[in-house]
Amino acid sequence: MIGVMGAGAFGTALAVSLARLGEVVALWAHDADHVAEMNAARENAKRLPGVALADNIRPTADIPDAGPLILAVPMQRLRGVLETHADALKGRLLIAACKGIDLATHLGPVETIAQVIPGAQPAILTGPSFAADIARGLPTALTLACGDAVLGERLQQALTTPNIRIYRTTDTHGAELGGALKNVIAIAAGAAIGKGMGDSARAALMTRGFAEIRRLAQARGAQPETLMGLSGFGDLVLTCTSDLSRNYRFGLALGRGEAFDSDTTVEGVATARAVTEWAGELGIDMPICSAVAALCAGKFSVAEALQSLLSRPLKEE
Ligand SMILES: NC(=O)c1ccc[n+]([C@@H]2O[C@H](COP(=O)([O-])OP(=O)(O)OC[C@H]3O[C@@H](n4cnc5c(N)ncnc54)[C@H](O)[C@@H]3O)[C@@H](O)[C@H]2O)c1
Ligand SMILES: O=P(O)(O)OC[C@H](O)CO
Repeated sequence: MIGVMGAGAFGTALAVSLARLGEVVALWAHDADHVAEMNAARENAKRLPGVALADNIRPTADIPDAGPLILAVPMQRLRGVLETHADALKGRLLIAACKGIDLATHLGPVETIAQVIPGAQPAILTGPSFAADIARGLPTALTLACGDAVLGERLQQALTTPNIRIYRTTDTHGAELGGALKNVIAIAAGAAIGKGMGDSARAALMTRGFAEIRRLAQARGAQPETLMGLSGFGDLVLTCTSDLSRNYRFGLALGRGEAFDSDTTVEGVATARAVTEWAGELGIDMPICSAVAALCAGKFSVAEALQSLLSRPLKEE
C-alpha cells in the first residue's frame, strides 16, 4: 500500500498514476466532506475534475498505518500537517511532493520533515510535471532525492509507473531548492510576458534566474549537476513557458493588471518572500527573487521591478 497525503491536483494525479501499478493507493484528505465527495463521485471534482479514480484508489480521512507516504500538500501547510499528525508519521518513509520554502523557518520540505518528525526517512519527488499530464498518462520524468542511497533506489523502483520515469540522487538540497525557486522565476517570466516585454526578456529572466538558483542552492551545499537536471533546469523551463503553470499565469495576471483567483495555489509568492529574507541573512545577491517578492507584496509595479533590475551596476556574466 502507498499513501498520498493531500488530495489536491498533484496528490490525486500521483495516486491515479500509482494505481496503474495495481497496488492499493490511499488518498488522504484532511476534510471529511471532500473524502465523502470523492468516494461518491469516484472523482476529485474540486481539484482534478474529469479524471476517474480507479477502484484501487481509496479516498480516506485516516492516515494508512503502513507503507511509504507521499506528502502533496501546499508547502506553507506542510509543517502544520506534520505537527498535527506527528505520532502517526514518526519513523515513516515520507516523500515530499511539494515545492517551496517555509516562510517561518526558511526550510525546504525535506529539511522540514527531518526537523519535525523524529526518525522519519525523508525524500522528495520533484521535477517538470503538471498534474493534468500525469493523470492523463502522458510521459513525465522526475527526480527522486533521498539522502540514504539504498532507500532512494528502493523508492525509485516503487514509485516508477508506466508514465513516470524516475531518476535518483542523494542531493536533497539541490532537488528541493531547484523546485522551490523555479516558481519564483516563473512569476517573473509571466509578468514580463503579461506586460508585453517579449520572449527575449523572458529568456534573460530565466537565465539570470537560474544563476540566482545556483548561487543560493550551492551555498546550501547543492550539487551543480542536480540544478542542471530535471528538478532544476528542467522544471524552470516548463514552468516559465507553459500556460498550464499557475505561477506563470499569476505572473501573467500581474503583468496585465488583471485579478487572479485567490483559491489557486501559487507557491512562488511565499517562496519569493522566504528566499529574499533568507538570502539577505546569508548575504547572497538574489535580485530577481527580491523584485518578485516586492511585486507580489504590492511594493513595486511591474515597470518598477524591471527598472530595479535594469539599473543595477554592470558586471561580468
Ligand atoms: N499541480 C501540479 O501540477 C503540481 C505539480 C508538481 C508539484 N506540485 C506541488 O504539489 C503541492 C500541492 O499542489 P497541488 O497542485 O496539489 O495544490 P491544489 O491547490 O490542487 O490542492 C491543495 C490541496 O491541499 C489541501 N490542503 C490545504 N491545506 C491543508 C492542510 N492543512 N492539511 C491537509 N491538506 C491541506 C487542500 O484541501 C487541497 O486539496 C504544491 O507544493 C505544488 O507545488 C503541483
Ligand atoms: O502550476 P505550477 O506553477 O504550480 O507548476 C506545477 C509544477 O510544479 C510544474 O512542474
